[in-house]
Amino acid sequence: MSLIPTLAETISRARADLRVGLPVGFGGWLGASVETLSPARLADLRALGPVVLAVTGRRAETLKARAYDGDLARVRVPAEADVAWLRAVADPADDLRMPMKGPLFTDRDGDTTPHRAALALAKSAELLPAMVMVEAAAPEGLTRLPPGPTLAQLAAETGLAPVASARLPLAAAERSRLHVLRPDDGGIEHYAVEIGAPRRDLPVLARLHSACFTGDVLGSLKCDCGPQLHAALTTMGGAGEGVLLYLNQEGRGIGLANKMRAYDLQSQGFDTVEANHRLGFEDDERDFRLGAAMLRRLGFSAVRLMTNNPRKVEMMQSHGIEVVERVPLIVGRNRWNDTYLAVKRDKSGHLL
Ligand SMILES: Nc1nc2c(ncn2[C@@H]2O[C@H](COP(=O)(O)OP(=O)(O)OP(=O)(O)O)[C@@H](O)[C@H]2O)c(=O)[nH]1
Ligand SMILES: [Zn+2]
Repeated sequence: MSLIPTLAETISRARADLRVGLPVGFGGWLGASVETLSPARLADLRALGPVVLAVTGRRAETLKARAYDGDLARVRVPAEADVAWLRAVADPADDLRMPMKGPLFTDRDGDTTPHRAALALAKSAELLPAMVMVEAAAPEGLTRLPPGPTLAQLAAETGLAPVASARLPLAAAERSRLHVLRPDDGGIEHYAVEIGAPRRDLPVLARLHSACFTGDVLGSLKCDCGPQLHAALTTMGGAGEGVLLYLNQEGRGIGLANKMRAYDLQSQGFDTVEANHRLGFEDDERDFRLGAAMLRRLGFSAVRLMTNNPRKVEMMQSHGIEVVERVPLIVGRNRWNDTYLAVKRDKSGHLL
């Protein structure tokens, strides 16, 4: 019956549930985000059975907890542990000031499919990847997801469509249009700035820009995003045509709150990659299939890509967009982002 939510619709609901602190059913397990968990909900979950805290292998490494499952660890939650204890395990903010007391014990047997799905959902909700889990059926009223690698499957199938566009004269290029594209999984919208009227049958000068509120809007000196954004638009304006995709993947896909957590760790001396790992994220959580899908929706199949990131070139090629040329975009170095750019070159393979 068409009034029953599809899997994509259910996942979209589940993401919102996690953000407000509601548990979600993952197969035969219930899971709630540590970040939004209330003491009352923790007590309710405890009443159903022994609870474990699922964290990523990255976070487990920092905690020196054995990750028997490789990419994730199931930390046993002691009977006396409260929400503050769970948050301290999940959030590295105070790792240095208050190192975790006592060893953490982790589970090694059993099916980890529900835990993996729970962590993937937490990441897609831009929450800390740490989930309190208990083996129990979801009571009436809670969102239930089927077991299995549903999120990954879905990401591959997610489509997006242009919903509106209008002329938008820019300082850098007066003949411009802004297109808004909306994904069909309930996720955030993304934008495309089309400059001039580029032909669809020729390679277009293109830039895939990931959102950076701090750099793009505030002019932060900690990164090179603002200058890159403006230089790309100016180059396209000068050439008379181009397309700039503005992908709302703040902080390489971890969201602004987590990026600020990462910045705080950077103030404590960790670099950009180490900070992501301590929080439990990979270096880069962006899904560049999105960029390829947007280009295709706008009618482009070949690009001259403005980037210093060889991964972006590979990802475009492997998702069906021909990259006929890589156009370097090296701007905005200053004394505050010197080390950040050096880490991008040395650890992330950027051609700088
Ligand atoms: N997690 C995290 N994200 C950051 C940090 N600094 C900038 N970002 C984000 O990184 C993204 C920009 O990616 P970059 O790695 O600078 O550049 P790129 O887009 O991969 O490569 P280029 O095409 O060469 O610019 C934006 O989403 C920023 O918000 C940081 O220290 N930590
Ligand atoms: Zn930035």
